[in-house]
Amino acid sequence: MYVHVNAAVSVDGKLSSRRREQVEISGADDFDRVDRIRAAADAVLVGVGTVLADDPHLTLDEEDRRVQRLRDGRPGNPARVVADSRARTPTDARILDDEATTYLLVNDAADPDRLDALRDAGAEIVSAGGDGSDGDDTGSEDGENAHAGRVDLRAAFDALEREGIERVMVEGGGEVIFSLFEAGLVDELTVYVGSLVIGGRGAPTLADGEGFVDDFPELDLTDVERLDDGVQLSYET
Ligand SMILES: NC(=O)C1=CN([C@@H]2O[C@H](COP(=O)(O)OP(=O)(O)OC[C@H]3O[C@@H](n4cnc5c(N)ncnc54)[C@H](O)[C@@H]3O)[C@@H](O)[C@H]2O)C=CC1
Ligand SMILES: Nc1nc(O)c(N)c(N[C@@H]2O[C@H](COP(=O)(O)O)[C@@H](O)[C@H]2O)n1
Repeated sequence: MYVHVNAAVSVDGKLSSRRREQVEISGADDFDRVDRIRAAADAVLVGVGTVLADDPHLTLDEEDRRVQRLRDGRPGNPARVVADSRARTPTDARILDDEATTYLLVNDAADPDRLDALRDAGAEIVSAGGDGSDGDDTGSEDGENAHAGRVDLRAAFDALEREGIERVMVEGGGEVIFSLFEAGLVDELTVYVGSLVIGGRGAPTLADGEGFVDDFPELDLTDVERLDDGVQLSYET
């Protein structure tokens, strides 16, 4: 699986405010760039925290790009994928409409009734590891139990590859992005740095999780570009 992580952050590295509501960090040029990356991907992945906070749609904005994908024999929109251990995606979430296939990556102990309701709402369920908890409240200072119940992203990617998904774009949020770096699954990172300060120790950052204390993932800076009122940074791992 080729994994391209993309996000927009404030100059202090925040993905949104402490209220976890969507903040307009970038502008039209960046959203067009995001649309191009989506168009090149087989699937767009987010964590359930992003679904609950933003209710994103994750489809292509530009009709021309959808038409080109169809001409190439691909689905008009990339598939949508949510890392959602406990199946918390609301059944009326925008990602469950019929504009693209939507996979929910759940852990083995997600409530079967909840899974049936989500299947009825249009989701494809992929069971991918975990022990029944979500891992949200189990992290300790040294990381003990910090992964409890989290979707095993490597196993999930293997399952998605069996569905023909070979290139995934990850749009966030900070918990999922950290897990991907921790698992060594990131191939490419693009970050738009907007010219604003959000602040707040509880506001989500590009990579949250437990954080690294050593063996920090190092990146190769491949490009720097001025875009909208900010800067676009491109990295490879
Ligand atoms: N500025 C930007 O580009 C973006 C900003 N955001 C913002 O990020 C915030 C949401 O981010 P987060 O709260 O960090 O949530 P998240 O979107 O990273 O989802 C985290 C949740 O995913 C589930 N999960 C399942 N398996 C997991 C695994 N292996 N690793 C990590 N999580 C796993 C857990 O329930 C966990 O609580 C919102 O405020 C949203 O607005 C989100 C996407 C893009
Ligand atoms: N690239 C970018 N710039 C910003 O300023 C943002 N606030 C975000 N947020 C993410 O964009 C996605 C919106 O998806 P839809 O337009 O609903 O398809 C979602 O993942 C936001 O968290 N991104």
